[in-house]
Amino acid sequence: MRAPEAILPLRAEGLGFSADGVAILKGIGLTIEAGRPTLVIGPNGAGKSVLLRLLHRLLPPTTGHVTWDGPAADPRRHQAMVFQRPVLLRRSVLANLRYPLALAGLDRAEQDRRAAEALALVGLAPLADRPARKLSGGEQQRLALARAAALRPEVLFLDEPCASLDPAATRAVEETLQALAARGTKLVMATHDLAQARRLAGDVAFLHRGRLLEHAPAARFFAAPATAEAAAFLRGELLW
Ligand SMILES: Nc1ncnc2c1ncn2[C@@H]1O[C@H](COP(=O)(O)OP(=O)(O)OP(=O)(O)O)[C@@H](O)[C@H]1O
Repeated sequence: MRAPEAILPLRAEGLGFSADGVAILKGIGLTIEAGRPTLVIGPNGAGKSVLLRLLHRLLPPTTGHVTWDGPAADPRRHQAMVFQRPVLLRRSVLANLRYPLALAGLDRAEQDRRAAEALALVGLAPLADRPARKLSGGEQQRLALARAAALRPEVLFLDEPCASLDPAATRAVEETLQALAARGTKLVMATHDLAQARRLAGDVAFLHRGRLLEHAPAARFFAAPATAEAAAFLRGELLW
């Protein structure tokens, strides 16, 4: 059942971003629907990170806008974002989890309940009292995911969350992502890893030189890309 404050679908219309007179993203029209993960792929510098930041309202667009469905006053309260390198407080794992929950106005009992649930989700319960910055890279990223998940966002943006991780740590993060998607969290994730995109995607948004060249169901995109650029990218040829 749709929650009363649900925000999906998100719609980007004519979305563009320029910096120092240089157009980085141009004329993006994209609808993000509830359901399986949306993977944003494309060569280095295509604009994937900028697109996620615009969708999450960390950056103001130069042109166009992002709208959401339903009566929510501020969609950011229903969204969270995980970055390539997690930014953790110089405190314990548990304190890192409690902090945003306290900021969100939850009482201590609810903070503890959600923190315990999130630790179990990512398999970090035994490390709850460790200093967060002493964790391994993979553990830190799982903590960042747990911290975002504890807020129970309807939409979770992820910007290359596995880019610095080895295969085992990547698999642990992907398992958490699958669990979050299965419980109804909408994932919108940028990756340069095509194998990862194939494993996770319900639909694919393909960016090239600041333009959205394709947005299609994953099966169709990978089997029969509609543009020469996407076909070249899938063959491993298109570097820019
Ligand atoms: N705030 C900014 N000011 C100026 N240029 C920017 C800004 N943000 C991004 N850029 C530039 O815009 C382009 C797209 O950057 P972005 O990080 O979105 O690409 P990407 O597709 O995520 O690339 P990668 O796969 O390498 O992470 C790059 O050339 C980048 O240097």
